[in-house]
Amino acid sequence: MRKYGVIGLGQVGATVAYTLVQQGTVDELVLIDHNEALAQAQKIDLEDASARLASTTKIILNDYAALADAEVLIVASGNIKAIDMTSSKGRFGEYESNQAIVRDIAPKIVASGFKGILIDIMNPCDVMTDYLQRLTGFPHNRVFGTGTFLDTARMQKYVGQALGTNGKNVDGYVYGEHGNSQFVAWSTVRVNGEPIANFQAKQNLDLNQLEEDARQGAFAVMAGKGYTNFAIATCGVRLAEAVSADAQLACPVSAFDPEYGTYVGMPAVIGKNGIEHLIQLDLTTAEKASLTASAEFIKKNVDVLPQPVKN
Ligand SMILES: NC(=O)c1ccc[n+]([C@@H]2O[C@H](COP(=O)([O-])OP(=O)(O)OC[C@H]3O[C@@H](n4cnc5c(N)ncnc54)[C@H](O)[C@@H]3O)[C@@H](O)[C@H]2O)c1
Repeated sequence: MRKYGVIGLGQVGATVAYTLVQQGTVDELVLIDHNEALAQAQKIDLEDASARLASTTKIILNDYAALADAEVLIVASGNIKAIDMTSSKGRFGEYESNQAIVRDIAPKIVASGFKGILIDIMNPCDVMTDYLQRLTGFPHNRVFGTGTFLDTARMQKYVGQALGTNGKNVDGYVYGEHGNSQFVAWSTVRVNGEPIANFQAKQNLDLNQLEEDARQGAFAVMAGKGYTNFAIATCGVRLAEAVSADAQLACPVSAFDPEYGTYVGMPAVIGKNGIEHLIQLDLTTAEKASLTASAEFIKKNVDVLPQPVKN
């Protein structure tokens, strides 16, 4: 029996839930949202699809206790309307609302007896992932965030478009914060196996512009619909499935790095234990400095939050 939970049933959580039900990924799905009417509506809508689907998913609503034997919990709560696209605060528009959400949900998750892997999507992603780990007290490997998994997908798309190839043929990683201080570690990027530097010389690639396109990718979507959902839900589900399948999938996520004492976007291997291990690549001096600066920015914003009381 495969069972996941999703907290937050707005645009992102609903799309995660729909994907899981539509694919038949899980037998049971625990859906939680403090907006009772919305939660009920999402459940009914998903159940209405049931007769047309090959698989059947049992939906359990607003019952934290049901998380006790869930394999994966995806946190997609938040308040997307708090992000003002014209403000330089970016995803930190949700900093106040979402730290309060962490303080609300973390004790409930712990009390449920949840023993699985917690994947945070909620923004600002690295800060909230770190805060969720601190307030749940779960081991670092059992808590991680989607981090730069989506930003890396955007980078792959833009580089692929610039070079007339499928983004799937682009390897490499966006590191750092899922936010303004992220950067593309170009030393890691290869296209059809060739280092990006080879194409840069031949085809006059503007790497700064490609990096900025990836960084601003969310806002290109939000400008039209006020939220993003398909790509991030795809990322969240892919990571959850990597846990279930013990896939040992190498991908960039927001993982705890003891060197920085916080969560930050970097490549890691995902398996049944969540973060199996970090992938330490030989970054250039400039890339290493950018990662340090990004991690320090994240840690500073977690350290000032109310911390768990030590017994
Ligand atoms: N990491 C990424 O790459 C990425 C991408 C897209 C969105 N996001 C983030 O995901 C989050 C969700 O986005 P959205 O567009 O679905 O937002 P939304 O505002 O549409 O939905 C958030 C949902 O969370 C629920 N909620 C709020 N507080 C709660 C609580 N204490 N307990 C249970 N439920 C609670 C709300 O009722 C709402 O239904 C946001 O923080 C958003 O910024 C992250």
